[in-house]
Amino acid sequence: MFNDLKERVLRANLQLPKYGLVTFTWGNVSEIDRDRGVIAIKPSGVEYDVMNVNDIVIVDLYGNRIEGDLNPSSDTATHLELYKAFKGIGGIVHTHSRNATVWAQAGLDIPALGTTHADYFYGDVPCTRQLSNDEINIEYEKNTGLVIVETFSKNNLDPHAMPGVIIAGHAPFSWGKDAFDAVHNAVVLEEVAAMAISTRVINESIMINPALLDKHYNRKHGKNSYYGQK
Ligand SMILES: O=C(CO)[C@@H](O)[C@@H](O)COP(=O)(O)O
Repeated sequence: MFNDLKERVLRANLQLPKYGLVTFTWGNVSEIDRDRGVIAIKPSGVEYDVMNVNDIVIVDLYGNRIEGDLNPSSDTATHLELYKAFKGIGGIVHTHSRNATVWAQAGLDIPALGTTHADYFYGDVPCTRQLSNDEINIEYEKNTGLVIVETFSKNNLDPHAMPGVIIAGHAPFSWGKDAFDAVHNAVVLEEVAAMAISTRVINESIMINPALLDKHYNRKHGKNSYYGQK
């Protein structure tokens, strides 16, 4: 019944090993069909090289399994909180890509240092606060979603202008208009995380000129841009 959606989500998940974003099974991609009130998501703990379309799990927006024999990703509740809070997004990716995860483990925002970053992320990619013990012990995955939403709301961030986040002590999430766009943003997030580490080793106080950040972000995403007019 959801074969079209499952096919897309399988293909998007298979892009994670292709782009070197996952080791073993450490990651997941989902896509939402808001009209039908479901998401398709990777099954938990299945190796990418044996995953097939029937393994992709369909859950409703409360996390109930609608189709599929396997358990949905252990991060499903995080994906659901993000879909609920960030209305325009259509796909979500979680990885443990090395350099973005290093920033998450350090508990630091990924600084915007150049135009590669500015073309996609309008400012520093935020790092959430650490979860409390209660938040970890009870409904951990849901609370992971909620702490992302809290970070965006406290910092007045627009999830369309900032399509990614890193979770303190954990790893990155990214999103986009669909599953493939979310994977694209996950690839860029990892690249800019790696560049920021090397840049700060060479020059620990360098910042981007805010005018350059504005120019590059708005050239790609502003009203008159190719994307803005679509
Ligand atoms: O975050 C983690 C582990 O820290 C998980 O995303 C990762 O192992 C993938 O889990 P699933 O196979 O999607 O259940």
